[in-house]
Amino acid sequence: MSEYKFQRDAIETFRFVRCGFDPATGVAQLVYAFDDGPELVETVILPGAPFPDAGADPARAAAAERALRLLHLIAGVSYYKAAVPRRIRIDGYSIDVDTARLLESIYVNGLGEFAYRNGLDLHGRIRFPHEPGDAMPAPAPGLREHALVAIGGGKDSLVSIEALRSMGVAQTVSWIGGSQLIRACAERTGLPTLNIGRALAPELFELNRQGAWNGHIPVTAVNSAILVLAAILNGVDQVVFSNERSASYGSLILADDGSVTSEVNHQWSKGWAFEKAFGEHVERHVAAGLHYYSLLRPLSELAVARQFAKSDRYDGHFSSCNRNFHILGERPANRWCGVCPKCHFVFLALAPFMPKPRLVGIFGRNLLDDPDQMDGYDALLEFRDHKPFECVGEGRESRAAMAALATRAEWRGDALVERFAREIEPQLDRAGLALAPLLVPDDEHRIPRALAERLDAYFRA
Ligand SMILES: CC(=O)N[C@H]1[C@@H](OP(=O)(O)OP(=O)(O)OC[C@H]2O[C@@H](n3ccc(=O)[nH]c3=O)[C@H](O)[C@@H]2O)O[C@H](CO)[C@@H](O)[C@@H]1O[C@H](C)C(=O)N[C@@H](C)C(=O)N[C@@H](CCC(=O)O)C(=O)O
Ligand SMILES: Nc1ncnc2c1ncn2[C@@H]1O[C@H](COP(=O)(O)OP(=O)(O)OP(=O)(O)O)[C@@H](O)[C@H]1O
Repeated sequence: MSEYKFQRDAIETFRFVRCGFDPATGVAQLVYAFDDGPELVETVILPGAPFPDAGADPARAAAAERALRLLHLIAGVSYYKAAVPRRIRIDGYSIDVDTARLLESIYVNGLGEFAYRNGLDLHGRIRFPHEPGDAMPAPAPGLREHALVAIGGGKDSLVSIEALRSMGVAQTVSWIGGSQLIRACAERTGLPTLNIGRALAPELFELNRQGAWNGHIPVTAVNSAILVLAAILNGVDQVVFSNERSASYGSLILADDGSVTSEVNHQWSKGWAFEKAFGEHVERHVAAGLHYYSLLRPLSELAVARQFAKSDRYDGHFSSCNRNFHILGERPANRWCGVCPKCHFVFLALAPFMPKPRLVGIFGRNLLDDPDQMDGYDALLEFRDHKPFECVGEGRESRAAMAALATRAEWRGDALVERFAREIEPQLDRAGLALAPLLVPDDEHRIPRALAERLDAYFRA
């Protein structure tokens, strides 16, 4: 690699070279290349090996192979983005038209922020080669009733884990990567855990140094595909994420005259369109009877925050600040950097539902009484700016939370709440500022029916 000269704009083809899984060691290798350049090898390590059924049971083996290929195809997005060449080639296996369409949607939409920031237009550029004809129906590996629940170290997955515990659903708390913060939260649940290793091809960092295109990728899609493979290997029938309905709404990009030119969703693979397309694809083409769904899809960010505030069990362990999760680089000293959009939003979203001393204790400071955070909060409120490219709630949620705080004696004197009431609120339609309508659960979700009915009552309590 050291002698390889990466000439981004001269690259013609991105290649899916091969993928393999060794049931004896639990190691999966995902291999890619640009043109005839060096191989880029991503590694995923699934604990619990050996997996004898993944080799011996024909339905399990077939489902595992399909899940592995889907992971290979989705995880390729990290490498494809480095040069965004016009041609894609898949060596060693072929895909059908449904799979090709799913991948095109994941690449184009999941790289939406990447494309916007780099001034690229990916529409019509990303075409996955496919064979004519329909896909073979999914094998039915006979999975037992059990949930692998993704945990990300923040409030959302902890809300799901506690909800499932209350419903008596057997679960294993599962995460990808080496984050100590996630491990601490997972251990705090007291439930069985599964920590999956993942190492990006190290050459990607060298490509970045040599001028690769860089930017955000749909990481939730990659994590989802990893957990689908893990579920099949472990013989369980559910993969549960904690993506709220607010994640389906992007940032509106405005022209100078204030008109909307486009919508870019940083968290597209946390949204409903991804969940629906991916979940249906898994059931139809990967493993019949494997349910992929988000337990929090009916809820807004504010409703999730309200739910989280009901227990203080994780106050000393959780963090939603993404600065904890860099592969390289610094992390915040006390779990909350206090200056990023996620810190801003989570502080604001929890404030209407938590006693003030508890919230200030979690963050170690009062972000709403710090004038230096004004621009950050203006972006959340969509006041003279667009919603940040981050996992934060809708502008109307931030405005409703701020309006609620402006009526409360304990908050209304704080610098940014006071400024909202004086300068911003008078320009807004009061009808849009009510908190209560934003807390009502929605009915668009993929939660299995029997569970959904009980959950609805749990979330409304
Ligand atoms: C931790 C974080 O927020 N990282 C984003 C940041 O990357 P940065 O360069 O500052 O640090 P690293 O994360 O260490 O990444 C190094 C390079 O590796 C690339 N890369 C990383 C993971 C991966 O799966 N594939 C990759 O190609 C990455 O692009 C860097 O070149 O800025 C990047 C550019 O905007 C973001 O892509 C990094 O985001 C990570 C992929 C990440 O894991 N972020 C999650 C914390 C995150 O954003 N979660 C979303 C979920 C939405 C979604 O599914 O899209 C959220 O909370 O909104
Ligand atoms: N490293 C990871 N491994 C597995 N799943 C993850 C990982 N990081 C995030 N997730 C999952 O991805 C989804 C989106 O992550 P997100 O950061 O929004 O959730 P969170 O960490 O639970 O809460 P918060 O929004 O407060 O940060 C959640 O279901 C989360 O569990």
